[in-house]
Amino acid sequence: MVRILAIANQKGGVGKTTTSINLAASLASIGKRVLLVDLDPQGNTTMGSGVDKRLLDHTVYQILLGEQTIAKVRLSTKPGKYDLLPANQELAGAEVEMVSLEQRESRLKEALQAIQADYDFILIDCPPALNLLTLNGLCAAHAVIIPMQCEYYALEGLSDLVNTIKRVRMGFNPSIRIEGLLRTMFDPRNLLAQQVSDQLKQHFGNKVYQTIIPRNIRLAEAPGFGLPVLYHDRQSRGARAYLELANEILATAS
Ligand SMILES: Nc1ncnc2c1ncn2[C@@H]1O[C@H](COP(=O)(O)OP(=O)(O)OP(=O)(O)O)[C@@H](O)[C@H]1O
Repeated sequence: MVRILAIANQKGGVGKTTTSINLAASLASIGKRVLLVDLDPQGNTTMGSGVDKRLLDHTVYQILLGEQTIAKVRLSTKPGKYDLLPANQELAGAEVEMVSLEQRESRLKEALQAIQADYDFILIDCPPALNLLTLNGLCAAHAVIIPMQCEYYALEGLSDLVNTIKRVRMGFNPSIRIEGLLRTMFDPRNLLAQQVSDQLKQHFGNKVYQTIIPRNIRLAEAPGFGLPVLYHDRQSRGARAYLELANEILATAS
């Protein structure tokens, strides 16, 4: 059975893209069949997967508008060994254009049904907003991974996201749940990071992944080469942390 995981946090710059690319590559390196969906008009997940967003014939935008099938749009990424539904700036228009369409929240979910048997995991990188694109990600997913930086306002933003997930559960996707909260860019020498991390564990208990993603320069560099960190510097702390996360996710029942 495929596991469909949305990677979401409406706060910007918390590590959604970094987590999407490197979790996809780590799961693929363990032998899992992975599709990564870029739902962010910034197209950073696309670029970081080694695909030039300026040279695309088809993107996820056309899937959401019903103009293309996934089979036509998906690409296989060479370095990462996973498939990708790419995105670029064009996707920013989808928000407005989907408003008049029927079942606009479940366009992605409907489209994925045709190909989900091809994969063990489908990861959906959501944009930094609680908008219709993110809603499509949450409607299509079985569960949500929430990357977060352990800093002062982190918990405040989290309650908006948790409320949105609750609304999605009541409205469109009754079985959606939080898969896990992932501490990213973690610096153990930072006292505030430790305190926020402790609060997270108090509030969310075992929903907080044991794996912690450290702040690591190799993770920040790798997208510039269009590579997951695993193929940029396999021995780096960042590469090892995302492999550990992949194994932690595999060890939990779906
Ligand atoms: N563990 C890490 N160590 C060092 N740098 C990191 C780490 N994780 C992410 N970064 C860097 O931090 C920045 C933001 O990360 P990323 O793009 O993954 O966040 P995001 O949540 O996807 O952002 P957005 O909300 O804009 O989509 C990027 O420059 C990325 O390279």
